[in-house]
Amino acid sequence: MSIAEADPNGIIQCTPPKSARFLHRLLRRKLAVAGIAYLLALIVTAIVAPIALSHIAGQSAGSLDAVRAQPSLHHHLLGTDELGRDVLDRLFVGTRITLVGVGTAVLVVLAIGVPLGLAAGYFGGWIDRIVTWVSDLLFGMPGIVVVLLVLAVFPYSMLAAMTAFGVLVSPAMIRVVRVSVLPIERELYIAAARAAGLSRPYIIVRHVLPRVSGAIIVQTSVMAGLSLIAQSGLCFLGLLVRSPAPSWGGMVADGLQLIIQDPWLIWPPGILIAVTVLVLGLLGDVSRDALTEAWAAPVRSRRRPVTAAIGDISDEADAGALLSVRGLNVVFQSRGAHTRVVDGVSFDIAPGETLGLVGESGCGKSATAMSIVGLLPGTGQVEAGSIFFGGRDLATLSDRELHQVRGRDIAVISQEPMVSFNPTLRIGRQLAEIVRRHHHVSRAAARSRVLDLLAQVQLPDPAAVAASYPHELSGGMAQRVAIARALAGEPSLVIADEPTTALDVTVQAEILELLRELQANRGMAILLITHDWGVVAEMCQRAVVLYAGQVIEQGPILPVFQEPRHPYTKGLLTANPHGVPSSEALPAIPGTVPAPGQWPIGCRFKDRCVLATGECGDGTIPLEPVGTRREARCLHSAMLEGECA
Ligand SMILES: Nc1ncnc2c1ncn2[C@@H]1O[C@H](COP(=O)(O)OP(=O)(O)OP(=O)(O)O)[C@@H](O)[C@H]1O
Repeated sequence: MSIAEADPNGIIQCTPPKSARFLHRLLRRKLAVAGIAYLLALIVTAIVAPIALSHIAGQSAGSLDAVRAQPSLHHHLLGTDELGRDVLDRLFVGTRITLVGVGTAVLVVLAIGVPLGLAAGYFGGWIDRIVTWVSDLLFGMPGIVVVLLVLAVFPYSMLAAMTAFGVLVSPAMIRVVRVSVLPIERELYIAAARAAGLSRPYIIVRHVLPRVSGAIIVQTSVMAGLSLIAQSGLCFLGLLVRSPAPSWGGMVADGLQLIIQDPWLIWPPGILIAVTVLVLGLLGDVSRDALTEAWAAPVRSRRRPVTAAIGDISDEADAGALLSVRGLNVVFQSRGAHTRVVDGVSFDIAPGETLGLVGESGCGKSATAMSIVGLLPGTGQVEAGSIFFGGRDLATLSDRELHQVRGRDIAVISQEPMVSFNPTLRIGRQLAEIVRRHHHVSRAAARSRVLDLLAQVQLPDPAAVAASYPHELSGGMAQRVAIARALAGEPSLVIADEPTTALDVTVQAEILELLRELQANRGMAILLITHDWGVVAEMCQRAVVLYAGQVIEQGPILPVFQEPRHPYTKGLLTANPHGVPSSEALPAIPGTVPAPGQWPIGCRFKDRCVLATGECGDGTIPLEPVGTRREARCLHSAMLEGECA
């Protein structure tokens, strides 16, 4: 079977990169080859020339019968200066000091700019504020004055001057890296990597850094060009190199003094500096293009709008439950105000049970589920409530402690598997890093475990899949790989956030069947977020229905299906396409879910409810028992007793 086949429903289509290897892609570009050759020639010259032409550095006079000789093929290729010294030899020898200066500044810029930019962009918050403040401070400093002060303290010290220069220009690198990290930090595969239990430093180094390397390379080339200009400027002023040692900038200064008598002398060092700056810029550009070529593959995905929900029970955690959520409130912060999006949600999941979380889009299903593993997006935070799991309240754990839980105890499968993988790394490598994180095994053992996992999710050619990049997989295959990743830590609970939404109907059925089989074999529990009652009926033992951040009904599947006790549940079931012949129009619940912050007093569903009466708006409507292990939040629940959906 070809791993490059398209998803049957065409949901995800990508253009494969022409080559996976950066160097290979780079060397296909003629400009890059020319640029690299030029820089290599400079480096070789910088190493060899001072040794081969060791007399040049201290030469204060050349042949006095050839003072200011014109360029000649036979004697002096680029002529001689006013002291009869060969211009070409001096350029060769001056290359080392130039490259050392540029290298020093670039290393300082990278050492400061990359870690600080990554930290500011990835962590945000106070780290970002401090880094931005320091950057602004450095930017505001009068650069040339600082460098001159440094040279006053360390006369002729190339190291001190170029280190100071590197520090002063490093904010440019910090800003570029920070801005490049911001969109990546929000990508689903970063959240998936965290959900799989990978640590933040690891994610930054292995997943974020390679993605921003294009921007870093371009910025490095710009910085190298700037450093060359600065270094040449300081040499021009005679502040870095003592006469008679040659430097490119110093030779420009010598040429300037004789510009009337012999204008030629200014050209060789001037052209060399200009060409080198140009080459550095071009090389940065082509390297960036080569690096990003593999990532330019557009990933199109389609996500259906959702319908789903969760519920309330007693305040006590169920002792037999694997997970007990109690009175969970989730808020998002915006412009200083907190908006509650999940309000007093409680439910239990027994070991090995599949619980369906159902409700329309925006009801708070994902916020509820993600708060369990401490991965709420943006400014989201748990405001109140408990999440009991394995004898601990996950809501009180630090991120470091939750890190031990993610992937190993609780794993997450997202609805968009394709974007939950790093597009630049092969599948096998991505799975192996998670296996090694959880099991501390050798690379070889991790590789073999990856193949085993891929076989368990019934992928026909595990080795080929492991060697593939995410874009080379169809949507169904990617979801199987995502399930394999979730299994890597052998979790006892899997949170599956609409795992089949983006898939074709046939593939959906296969994935559900796979989940069922894996669950039966491994005895793990599943929290299944879905808007599809067909999926709930097929997979779940119990359902929790959420509406406007609250549980409005929860109970075992059969009675909920046969005799829903909340008008919203009944409306959802009636609107379920599985229950309506295709020739008939699909009944819909009139109106929309009220947005968080605009929830009405009393029953939040009352404006859309056919049973609503005046008392529905009178105050908080409690979640009441309506049968064995069933609850509903409706004053008119008894009116639905005995009615079928
Ligand atoms: N990062 C965020 N910042 C601010 N508000 C958010 C954020 N993420 C979600 N919300 C809000 O929280 C509410 C609940 O969102 P949530 O994603 O949990 O709903 P959902 O039921 O899972 O819907 P869907 O099925 O569409 O994902 C929504 O009103 C949403 O606008």
